[in-house]
Order: sequence, then C-alpha cells, then structure tokens
Amino acid sequence: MNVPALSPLSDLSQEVQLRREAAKKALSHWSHPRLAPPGPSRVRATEGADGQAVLEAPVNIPSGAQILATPPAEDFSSALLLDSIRQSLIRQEDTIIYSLIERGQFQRNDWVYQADGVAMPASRSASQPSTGSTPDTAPGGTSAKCSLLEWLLRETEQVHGRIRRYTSPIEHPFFPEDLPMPVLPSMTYPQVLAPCAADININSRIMSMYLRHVLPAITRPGTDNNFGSAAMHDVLCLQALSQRIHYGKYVAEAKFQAKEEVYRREVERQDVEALMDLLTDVSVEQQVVERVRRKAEQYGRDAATAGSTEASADDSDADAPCKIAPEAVAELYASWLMPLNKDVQIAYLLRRLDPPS
Ligand SMILES: O=C(O)C(=O)C[C@]1(C(=O)O)C=C[C@@H](O)C=C1
Repeated sequence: MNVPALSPLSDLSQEVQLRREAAKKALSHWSHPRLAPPGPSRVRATEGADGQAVLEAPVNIPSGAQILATPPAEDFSSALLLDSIRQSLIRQEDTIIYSLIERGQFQRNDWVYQADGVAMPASRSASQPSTGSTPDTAPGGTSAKCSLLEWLLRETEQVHGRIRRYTSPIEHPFFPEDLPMPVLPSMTYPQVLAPCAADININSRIMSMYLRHVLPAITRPGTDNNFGSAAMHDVLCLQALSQRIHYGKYVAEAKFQAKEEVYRREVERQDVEALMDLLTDVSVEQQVVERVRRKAEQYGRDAATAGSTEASADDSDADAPCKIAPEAVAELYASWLMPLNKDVQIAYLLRRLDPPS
C-alpha cells in the first residue's frame, strides 16, 4: 500500500512551513494596492532587529503578537497556494480517519446523544447558566437538559477557548455564543481570507450530519456503557471534520486569486450554479475518495493487528479484519465532507467582494 508513514514531527515542520508560505502569500496579496482592504486591515512588513522581515498582522485583529516572515520579494503563485492547501487537506485525512476508527471501537451508545440521556451537572458555560429555577434545570440544579456530547463539547470549547483556540481563523466553535475570554494574550494572524470569512460557521450542519450519517456508518448499534469514551472521541471527530470542511474558505480564496476575472464575474452575478461548476474538480474528488478508501483500509488494519503476538513477517495484513469499513469512509467523503466543503466555498465566494464592515 502506497501510503506514507506518519511522522508527527515532520508533519509539524511541514505545517509550520505551510503557515509561513501562507503568511508570505498574505503579505503579497493584501499589501498589494489593488487588493488591500482599506486602512486598518493591511499587513505591513518591517525589518526586525535580526534583519528578518517582521510581518505585522492587521491591526483590526487584536494586537499583541507579531508573525515572523521572510521578505515578500518572492512571487508565490496561487497554484502553489492551492497545492499547499490540498496538502493540508490530505494530512487532515489521517486525523479524520484515525478519529473515526477510535470512535468506532465503542458501540453507538445512543444515550450520549439524548438530552438528559446521561444526567450531567449544568454546564458552567451555558449561555443561560442553570440556577435551579430555570426550565433547563432539574430540581437541585444538577441536570443540564442537554446531551452528554453537547455538554462535553461545550466544556471542551471553554477550556480551548481560554487558550485562544478560536481566535485562529482555521478553528470554528460549535458554541460560538458561549466562548470565554482567552487567558493568553491575543494573537494576530495574517489576513489571508476576505473579512466575510469570520461570519461563516456551518458547525450546526456538521453536527447534524455527524449524528445522522457518520455515527451510524462507523459504530455498531447498542450500548457498551462507555459513554465518556464515546463522547470524547465524538468531540475529536467533530473538531477534525469541522476543520476540514471549513478549509473550504482557503480553497475558495486560492481559486479566486488564480482566476480572479472569471470568479469576480460570477460573484458579482451571485450565480451559485456557475460558481459550483467553476470550483468543482471531479478528478480531484475521485482521487480523494480513492485515497481515503485506501487509507481507511490500511489504518484500520494496522490498528487491528497492532500488538498481536501472532503477527509474523509472513502474515498478510490483507487478511486482518478492518476496524472501519473503507467503503463507509469513502462514502462519507463523497456524500458529505466534500459537498459541505464546497458549500463553505460557495458561502465564502458569494461574499468575497463585500467591503469590510
Ligand atoms: O481541491 C479542491 O480543488 C477543492 O475544492 C477541495 C475539494 C475537497 O473537498 O476535497 C472540494 C471540491 C473539489 O471538487 C475537489 C476537492
């Protein structure tokens, strides 16, 4: 099987490299007089003490940090940007497939998804905190009338929000109305995306897709009482799926820049069908589906055989049972992840030319 071995360290350095490229790209893009949004959103480059260029992020994002970048002399073509984004989507496949495999170890455990299926204390972060007297709260103030999954997701976002996870443009909370103040000083990001990006969050659709289509495809029905583990892996799956789907904003921006004139015309007409035709690449979609099918097959098998004392050099992995149905993962990508990614692209493009508010 021709799937590269996973190496977290090299993934990390690749990620850093990609972020740097994005920063450089942002610099050349938004500081271009024709494209730069007026006034405060502009990215400025100055020379730092060590002679390296310092990219000062837009001042309309909370100030605090500076982002290092090399001088903006090189021409980073849009093709490179789209290629980098696709590389990131490919790496995200690994996270998604492993998360699905992990969740699939446990049975469906329907209680986890039912309001009050598992009695939980009221979430301290709920927008209407339970006091014992609201309809949301059972006598004694112990029940949150939400599902265990909602409770855990909200609590997780509270913790991650404090370390400013949701100030990053690649992160999208499921409970945006309840985010806490970060305890870390604010961070700035190069403004790669148009301002409308901040308003696009389709996590409620992602949640309903997950409950209706993903869970039934990856879990066996029934209850094994591992409610906490199931919910914990659900959170990881949802976060990975959300990031992958919202990456559509970056894909759309790269495509817009690569064929600005054509996109601009359809954006001005607000022609959804024409935009969908423009951004759809059937051959890439086929490659994605085929690749995730192969990965699911391989990763699922590795997980099944790992630690087996009976496995020998002669044992063929091909005979081992798969932890996850490769077909189900392929189907998930074809029917849900890529279509939702395209919906994000459309939502972004329709507002791509909006003036900054
Ligand atoms: O790679 C692209 O060009 C994308 O737009 C991303 C993506 C995907 O979700 O993987 C979505 C739509 C395209 O038709 C192909 C692939």
